[in-house]
Amino acid sequence: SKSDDGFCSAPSITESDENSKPIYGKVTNPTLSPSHLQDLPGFTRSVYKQDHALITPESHVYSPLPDWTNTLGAYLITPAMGSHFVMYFAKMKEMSSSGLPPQDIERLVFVVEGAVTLTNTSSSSRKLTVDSYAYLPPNFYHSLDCVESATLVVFERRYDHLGSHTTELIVGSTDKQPLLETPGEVFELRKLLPVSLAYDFNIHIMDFQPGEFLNVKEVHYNQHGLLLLEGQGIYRLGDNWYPVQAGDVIWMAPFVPQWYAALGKTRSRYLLYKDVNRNPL
Ligand SMILES: NC(=O)N[C@H](N)C(=O)O
Ligand SMILES: [Mn+2]
Repeated sequence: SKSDDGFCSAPSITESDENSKPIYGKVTNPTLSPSHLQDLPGFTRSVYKQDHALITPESHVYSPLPDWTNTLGAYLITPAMGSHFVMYFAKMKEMSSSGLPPQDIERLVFVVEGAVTLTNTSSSSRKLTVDSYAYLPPNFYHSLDCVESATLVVFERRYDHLGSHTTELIVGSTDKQPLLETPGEVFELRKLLPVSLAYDFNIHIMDFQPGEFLNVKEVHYNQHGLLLLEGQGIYRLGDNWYPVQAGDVIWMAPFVPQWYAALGKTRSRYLLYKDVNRNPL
């Protein structure tokens, strides 16, 4: 809503309205860096290495997204880094529409801010609001349309067929996904896609209370694309230890040692791409 008295259009964030802020608001309105480093010329927390990358908001670069109308995109993870998937933000403006992915490419969109309407040829239109998502199988005609504005995080990859399995259109929201068992771990886990063999990746939503951390110092064959939706903490990637906060994006190549500890005063929540269900050979 617009304030009628002010000359400042940017939402002001004070202690008192901490609780009334939109969920995931830190992703699209991040605190760029500690105040003593803000606007320091040339300073960024971003790093790009052989087996991982940290891409922080002050480094995001937007340009028109091919085949989409009135939408700016920032590709954050692409095969140029060694990944087999892309991860990007799509900032949809007034009266904007998505384009279709290339042939045989599957897509998952998650709404970080605003709202879009998903239309396809068979079922009726579905409104996707913050925290909801849609999985679009490869070669599945669809359109995402936005009246006002929306920010989506999008994952796409070439679908890896397995026997006669096929995937289906899925529309859901994080809060409706059940909590799953995490043997040996303390974080709360939800998955956005079915765990059945048809799906060659999943998106995990992981919640940590301040002070909680991964017990397993993970090293594994899977790739990850991560968006920190809420909170702050320390991410270990290889021999590097990075302070991270909501809005940060991480690329993890196969086998990069990885570990997270949540700090600060609020819950950490991250969204994590993980390739699953396929023989690495
Ligand atoms: N870095 C991570 O959080 N990894 C997940 N626990 C995972 O691989 O499932
Ligand atoms: Mn992992």
